[in-house]
Amino acid sequence: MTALALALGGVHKRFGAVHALRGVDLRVPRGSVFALIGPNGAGKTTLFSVVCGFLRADQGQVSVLDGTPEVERFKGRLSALPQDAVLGRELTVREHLTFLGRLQGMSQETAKREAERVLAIVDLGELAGRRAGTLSHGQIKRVGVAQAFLGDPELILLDEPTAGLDPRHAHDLREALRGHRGRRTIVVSSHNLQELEAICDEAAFIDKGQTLESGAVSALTAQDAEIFVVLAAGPEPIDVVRARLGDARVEWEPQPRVLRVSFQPGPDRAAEDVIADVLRELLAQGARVSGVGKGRSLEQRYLEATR
Ligand SMILES: Nc1ncnc2c1ncn2[C@@H]1O[C@H](COP(=O)(O)OP(=O)(O)OP(=O)(O)O)[C@@H](O)[C@H]1O
Repeated sequence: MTALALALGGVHKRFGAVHALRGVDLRVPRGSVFALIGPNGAGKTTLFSVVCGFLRADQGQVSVLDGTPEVERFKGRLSALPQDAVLGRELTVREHLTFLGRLQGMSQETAKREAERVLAIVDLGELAGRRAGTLSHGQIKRVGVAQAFLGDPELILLDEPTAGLDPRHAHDLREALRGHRGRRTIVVSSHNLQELEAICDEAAFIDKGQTLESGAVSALTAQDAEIFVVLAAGPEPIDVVRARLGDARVEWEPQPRVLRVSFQPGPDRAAEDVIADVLRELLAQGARVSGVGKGRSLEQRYLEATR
């Protein structure tokens, strides 16, 4: 049985007349980098707040690190980057992080060392002596991310961690998150699905306070059961491919000229075998292939799931 960092079942949360969570289910394996995906107002931030113990669920089961969500119990074990992190304006970045380390129960010495370690994760060493009030929006965001890594917690919740970051720092943060795979559990909410596809092992689509789909990213994107071929202008021998593949479903999207094949995978039928069969037929018919791949993008799957 997979060990879980988070297990939510049938969770409801209302804010007066607004029913923000309507029976949400979530199972986050320990050591995974998990994507929480959903449109504006889907309930992601509310879910994070329930997991952290900032809000109490009205109904349903919530197990976080094998217990109930209580802020006291999580000290040093769970951290969260809120969507709009706010820092004290007068402290320097280093003082701010050291102070938070002390609040977690670290000695002054350890807290200082830990502050330097997490500043390096977000490449903020140079700005450690700057007062927080003088930082740019993206720099504040990076301090927030550094803060979330303070004390190396078991479970880290990041609400839109790369929003507002420049391309290089967004890239470096993605690499850092990937580096935590298998060692720490990280739940990331973001609207950048390409980014989530690149760094996450598992994902859940949330909409209107409910889980629509969840599972391994490779399964959600059908990496083992679907392939596609992009054709340049020229012959479109779709019927020949259809006849050759028999039981597989062959679809043709004339714009942007993509041939999709969904098939039942088996021991002798991996995606690579189907790609070989399809390419053989297409090339024999004079088609001009300009791209080949497996599965669908997470973005396509999200658009289908939330239609
Ligand atoms: N304190 C509150 N009082 C009343 N309604 C709230 C409160 N917090 C959230 N809501 C409502 O609950 C629903 C879910 O909001 P939530 O912030 O969790 O969505 P989200 O998925 O994080 O959205 P986004 O992607 O825009 O950040 C929305 O309809 C929102 O207006």
